[in-house]
Amino acid sequence: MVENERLRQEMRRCEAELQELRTKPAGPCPGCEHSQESAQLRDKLSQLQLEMAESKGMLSELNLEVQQKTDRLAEVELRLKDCLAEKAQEEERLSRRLRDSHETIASLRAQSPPVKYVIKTVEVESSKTKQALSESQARNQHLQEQVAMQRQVLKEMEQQLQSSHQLTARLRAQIAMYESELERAHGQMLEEMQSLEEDKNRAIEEAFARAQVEMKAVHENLAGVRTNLLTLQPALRTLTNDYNGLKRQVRGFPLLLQEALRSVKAEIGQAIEEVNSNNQELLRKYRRELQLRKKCHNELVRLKGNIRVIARVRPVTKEDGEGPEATNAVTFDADDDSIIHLLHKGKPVSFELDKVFSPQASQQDVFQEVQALVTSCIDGFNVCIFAYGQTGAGKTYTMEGTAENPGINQRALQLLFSEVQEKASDWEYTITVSAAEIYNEVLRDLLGKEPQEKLEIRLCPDGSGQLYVPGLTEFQVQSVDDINKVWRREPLTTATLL
Ligand SMILES: Nc1ncnc2c1ncn2[C@@H]1O[C@H](COP(=O)(O)OP(=O)(O)OP(=O)(O)O)[C@@H](O)[C@H]1O
Repeated sequence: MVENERLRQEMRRCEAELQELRTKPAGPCPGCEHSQESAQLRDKLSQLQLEMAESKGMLSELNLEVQQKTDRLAEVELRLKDCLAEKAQEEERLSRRLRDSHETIASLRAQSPPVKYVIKTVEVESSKTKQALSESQARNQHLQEQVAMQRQVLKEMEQQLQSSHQLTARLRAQIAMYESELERAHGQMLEEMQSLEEDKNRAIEEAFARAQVEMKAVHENLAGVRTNLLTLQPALRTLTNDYNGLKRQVRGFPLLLQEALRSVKAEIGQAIEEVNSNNQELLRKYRRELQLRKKCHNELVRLKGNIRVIARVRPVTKEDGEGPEATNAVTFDADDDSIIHLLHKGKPVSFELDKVFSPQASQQDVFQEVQALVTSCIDGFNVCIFAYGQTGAGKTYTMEGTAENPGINQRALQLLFSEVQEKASDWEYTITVSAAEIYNEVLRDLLGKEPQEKLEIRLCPDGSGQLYVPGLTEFQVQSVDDINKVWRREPLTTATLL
């Protein structure tokens, strides 16, 4: 118990030391290279504390166990003492009784000769004496029985004493075992305490050494920081001056901004004016260009005529017959491509036209001759190209052509859409398609739902002098493909029926 108390005191002292170490300012400066090491040490310390707490728990458990065992031992000792006292009393009592019995026997033995004598005498003397003798014999018998009984009791007492001795020996062995167990537990506890003490001391030493190293590093860092502070002070002064200067500038910034905004506004206004004047200039140039183009068109019309007649002679076919009569029916002037010679009823007749194409002329050659008119159409002039001739003369071939070799219509449309595409960024064009037939003085809508319905040609009410056909079906188209669909009466995806 004394040892336990001593250990407890030792433990309390260690805890106090630990607390003191914990409160010591050993924390590293932030960012110091030893901070990690210190954290590890702290972790280890807390681990050791945990272990110590566990050991303390174990120690208190052991203490409790020892206490319990000591109590039990004291109890057993008490019981043993009681047993011994009881046994001593019993022994005392038995020995007293034995002594009494011996004394009684001795006194009885001492008394027997006179009794015998008396008996002998009484035998002789009287029946009264005989009776006294038999009584004495009975008493003697009784006393002998008592002696035997006492002997039996004594034997039992001796057996009890022996068993008490055995119990005592057993209890002593148990006490010895408890004592050895106690001693072993005590030794174990001492060993654990020793190892804990060693661990604690080691941890404290290590922590102390680390703390010293960290303190040293902190001192060094502090010295470095002080030096830096000294060098930074002039820079700080410069920065403060700069900051003050900037503050002054910022205070004046709204005025500067207003001024800048005013000048920028003026510049923008000027730029807008310049752009406006440029626009005016461009508009003026455009109008001049338009005039020029009109003039060119007029010149074209003047030079080539408002109405131009072009002849195209197709190659000779089987239907035309064979031989020189067929091949020489039409001849050309090698020097003038506007002259054509014909044989009419065997007589040569010559005609002068705007242009004559021989059978060798390609579709492209023919289109080239009229393509300027397509451009005029985009510029806003009304243009009409139509083919005239007898059956089989080649009107369809020239105007429509074939899929592989298209004629004027397809090529004109291609050109029209490509020109419109080119000008799409500056101009917005709307192209519509309509088709009408005049046959025997009757006007019919070829794309309408009622092709047999008769239509009329009227003057535009806007006074422009233009003609129009009320109710004529019109399709808005975006491409040549759309126009071809209109011809084939296929539904349009992007075009609109007007
Ligand atoms: N320049 C040409 N080169 C080759 N073949 C041609 C040429 N012109 C016409 N033909 C051919 O002559 C034939 C008759 O031409 P096409 O059908 O164009 O005549 P058309 O004037 O339209 O006749 P219709 O008035 O009866 O419709 C066609 O087979 C066509 O291919």
